[in-house]
Amino acid sequence: MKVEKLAIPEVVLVTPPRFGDNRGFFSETYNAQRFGAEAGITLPFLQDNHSFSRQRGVVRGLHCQLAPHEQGKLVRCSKGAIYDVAVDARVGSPTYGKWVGAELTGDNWAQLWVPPGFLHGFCTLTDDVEVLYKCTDVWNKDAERSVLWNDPDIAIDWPIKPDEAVLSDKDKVAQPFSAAHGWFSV
Ligand SMILES: Cc1cn([C@H]2C[C@H](O)[C@@H](COP(=O)(O)OP(=O)(O)O[C@H]3O[C@H](C)C(=O)[C@H](O)[C@H]3O)O2)c(=O)[nH]c1=O
Repeated sequence: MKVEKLAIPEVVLVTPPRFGDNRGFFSETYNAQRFGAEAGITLPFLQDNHSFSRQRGVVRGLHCQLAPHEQGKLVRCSKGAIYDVAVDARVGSPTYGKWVGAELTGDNWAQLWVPPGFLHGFCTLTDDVEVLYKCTDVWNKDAERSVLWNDPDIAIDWPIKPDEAVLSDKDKVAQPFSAAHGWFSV
């Protein structure tokens, strides 16, 4: 299994093997022992999510849940392609306010580990995108927060133009990153 540390060391890009044969392929997309021993992803997962986005340019995020309902997320794209982003929102972290991104596709089979204390979001790079992700805590609507996807203080270098973005009503009125100060700490 390939494991790559990114510019923020706690965010990890993991690519499990995919075994092809004349029928198609098989892949262990998650294995607690292996992901723990090889990638340091040891938190238990309590919820699996699956989202479908029908067109390129859909932006979902930047989202998190406040403590004590914060979620770590192990994100993968089984069909199409996304640019997946994690933003460090932990006060006291040397990478506070910094972001890292990775292209996750049904072809490269890569997964991004977004630890608790990070904002998470992605934009779709193709039509008909399926994103599946494991969460370390269950959904808590009251604890949910949204930060503006293109907040200038974070300045994420998204691979889509602002006028291409397809947002939910909730994400259209998301908060500035400055409002997130104090949500999490190291
Ligand atoms: C997150 C969530 C939502 N819902 C319901 C609530 C709404 O009726 C509907 C769509 O929710 P929302 O518009 O928040 O979905 P996304 O914009 O894809 O939100 C997700 O986007 C980014 C990428 C994330 O990291 C989070 O997991 C999550 O916030 O699903 C549930 O029933 N359970 C859930 O865990």
